[in-house]
Amino acid sequence: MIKAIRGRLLWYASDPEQDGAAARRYHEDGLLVVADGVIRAAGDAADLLRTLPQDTPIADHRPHLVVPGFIDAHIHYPQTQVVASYGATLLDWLERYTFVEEQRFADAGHAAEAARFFLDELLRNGTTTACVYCTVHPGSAEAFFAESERRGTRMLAGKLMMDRGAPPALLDTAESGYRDTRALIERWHGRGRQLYVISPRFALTSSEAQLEAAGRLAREHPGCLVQTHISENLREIEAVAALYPADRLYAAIYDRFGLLGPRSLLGHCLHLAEEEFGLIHARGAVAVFCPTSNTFLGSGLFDWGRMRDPRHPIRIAVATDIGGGTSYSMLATMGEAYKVLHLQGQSLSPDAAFHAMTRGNAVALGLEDLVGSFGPGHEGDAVVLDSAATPAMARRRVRIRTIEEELFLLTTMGDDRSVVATYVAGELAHRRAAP
Ligand SMILES: O=c1[nH]c(=O)c2nc[nH]c2[nH]1
Ligand SMILES: [Zn+2]
Repeated sequence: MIKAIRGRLLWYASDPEQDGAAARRYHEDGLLVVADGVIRAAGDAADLLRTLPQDTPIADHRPHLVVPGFIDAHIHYPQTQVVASYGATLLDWLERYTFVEEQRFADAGHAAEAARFFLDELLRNGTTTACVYCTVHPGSAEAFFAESERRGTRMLAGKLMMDRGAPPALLDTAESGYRDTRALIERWHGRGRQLYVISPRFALTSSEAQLEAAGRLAREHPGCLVQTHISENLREIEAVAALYPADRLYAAIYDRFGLLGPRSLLGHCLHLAEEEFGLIHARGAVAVFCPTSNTFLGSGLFDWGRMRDPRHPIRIAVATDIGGGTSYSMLATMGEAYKVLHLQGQSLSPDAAFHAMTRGNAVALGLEDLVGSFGPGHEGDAVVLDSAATPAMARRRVRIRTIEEELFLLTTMGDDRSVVATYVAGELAHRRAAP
């Protein structure tokens, strides 16, 4: 079935941090043609309309922007009722709020309801792919994948592995974590659009035996990504050093167990030692920048410039990190990223920000041939954006002359209100209510 979406099409064919504006593809009156969920063509409407059968359904979104569906590289679906928990930093936030809430996911009905809310909310915010932490309960991952499969969304997720450092009701064991993860991989990895991510929470909540088991899973299932947290908070780093006295570096712990490679996603990376930059660079792992979480929990400032140091360049992904993070919106997340970099005398161009949450995250997740771009053969996930979504945005937009200025307005003032519609594999999955 062929369908088309008409609007101002914008996507990236390469990285604007390297290629500048030449990385951007932009069609003022553009058409995105999707056949059976896959992009057949993207370009000028005047050219492409001639090639389509007369009766092709066309969703006309002019004058709005149409960009690839946003990708969130790190988010916790069980934390929708943890967001905005007051007055804590990482370790007491985990203990007082997060570990309490995550225990509710022993109930499969609760997990299913939370997964429905969560996916609705992602789509309302224009996010069509996310790398998702579930809870320790295998049923939480089961509920999430089942709901994502029902919607046809390209999602990556995994059950947490955690066998210490949390209430007993949230603990698995090295053996059961291995067994349950393996069973979930066999059931879900590569089934339709679902992908499994091996998910040891972090060094504080896994024994050495469990990290060894996670490393074994990564070796046995090289197609799976690995996600974990590292170097977010100074007290966390001290506690990790006390638990792992033989390892001089936090990153070296994960490395020792085979958890540091090009398919590893390392949440936060805020207080890395110089040697850790070298090690993470050498292994090709990805540092995941979660700006609203880092400011909300008072954890620290992600040093993007240092990640780009030519002596040890580190790959970067960007993410909301709900529920340490405060917004589901990747637009708002990139607005906060700009401020975090600005505070350090660095800049983040509008092109770099839009690239990061689309093609950039796709590259970081190894999915650049599938999502994050409108190149032919990519899956037809798209978001339609209104840069005059609020009276304040509409007033500001009157002064705007260039596409870069418009993109910057969207990341500075935009959020879910700017999302007019979200398409999953060419099908309408969310439409903003009429004002
Ligand atoms: O921001 C965070 N959220 C979490 O759930 C978590 N677990 C370990 N470290 C963490 N950091
Ligand atoms: Zn997290």
